[in-house]
Amino acid sequence: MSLGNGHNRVARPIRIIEVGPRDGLQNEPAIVPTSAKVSFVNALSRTGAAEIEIGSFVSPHAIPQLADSDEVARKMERLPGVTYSALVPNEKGLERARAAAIEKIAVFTAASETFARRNIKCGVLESIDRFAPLVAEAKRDGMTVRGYISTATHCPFEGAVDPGRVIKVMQRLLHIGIDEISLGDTIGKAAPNDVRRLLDATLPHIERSRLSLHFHDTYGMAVANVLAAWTDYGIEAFDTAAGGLGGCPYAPGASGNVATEDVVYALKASGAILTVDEQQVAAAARQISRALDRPLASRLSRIQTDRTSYEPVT
Ligand SMILES: CC(C)(COP(=O)([O-])OP(=O)([O-])OC[C@H]1O[C@@H](n2cnc3c(N)ncnc32)[C@H](O)[C@@H]1OP(=O)([O-])[O-])[C@@H](O)C(=O)NCCC(=O)NCCSC(=O)C[C@@](C)(O)CC(=O)[O-]
Repeated sequence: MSLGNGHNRVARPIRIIEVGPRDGLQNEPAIVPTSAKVSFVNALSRTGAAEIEIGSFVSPHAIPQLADSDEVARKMERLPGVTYSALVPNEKGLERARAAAIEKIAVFTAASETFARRNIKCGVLESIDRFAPLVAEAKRDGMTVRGYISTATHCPFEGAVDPGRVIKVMQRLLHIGIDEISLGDTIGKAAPNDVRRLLDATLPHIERSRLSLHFHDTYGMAVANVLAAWTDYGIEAFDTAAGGLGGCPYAPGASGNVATEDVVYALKASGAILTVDEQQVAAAARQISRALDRPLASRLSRIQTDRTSYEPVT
């Protein structure tokens, strides 16, 4: 099939990078007990997700909610075929990731200066200079490295972000050896036309297979954005969080990540191939919802029957 931007689509399974245990829990007012986090990761391991971001090896002063990620990594089950990853901001984080036998790390910066300074306490270019030795070391150790670019469409402090800035940050990250890039709509403001503008600009500079998109759902646009990225551009990797959990404490006003189960349902209903079972994701989401003692945003996790699994009509 030929896509709008000239790419030819080969029908390949969509990769779901489940970020619920990390992005999902980092902004919760309550600190979830370690045992509940471990059960959540274990339930997510059985959903068919390609990758689970299990936590963050960041400063516990910055994100106390995830200070126990080392213990989560030690206690969780690791199923073959699932990649377990975590956020790492600096050398100390890398040491913790190594000690926890994490096989893939993610460094994180932004397309906008103000957000970077608030989130990681340094400017965008400085952050990449700091990552360079870290990335080299991680790769020497056989780890895969992801690079997050937050505020890829809008910044909570600077407004709309020019895709040209995203390209520059992405090129620098690729230059220091980052394996894959995740472009984040950190405050969930993008609509499909913003996504098209972003992908028209960035795709000439990166292989599609190395790109993932990361949507928050503040304006209810996130599932539409995923569908636009897949149908019009053949993007095959999306970061999602079970239950629609999530948010960044440094992105005021932003809501949760797009819900894994809602994305899986929408993509399957649109003819995409996925290994993820949306019902199992919804069950994992209900489990963590009980630990948080609050209802979640996703549609599917609120439906109690198993009649909602998407089964294509044959
Ligand atoms: C960037 C830094 C490290 C700079 O933080 P800093 O304060 O400049 O660092 P520092 O080196 O001066 O250290 C301060 C204290 O933190 C400790 N520390 C320092 N690093 C570590 C570490 N790795 N592990 C354990 N402890 C650490 C360090 O030991 C020290 O402890 P003290 O001596 O005062 O007790 C800090 O601000 C930080 O960790 N920030 C994390 C911010 C964060 O996690 N934000 C959310 C994730 S990003 C996001 O959500 C967006 C994304 C990815 O989802 C995509 C999207 O939606 O756009």
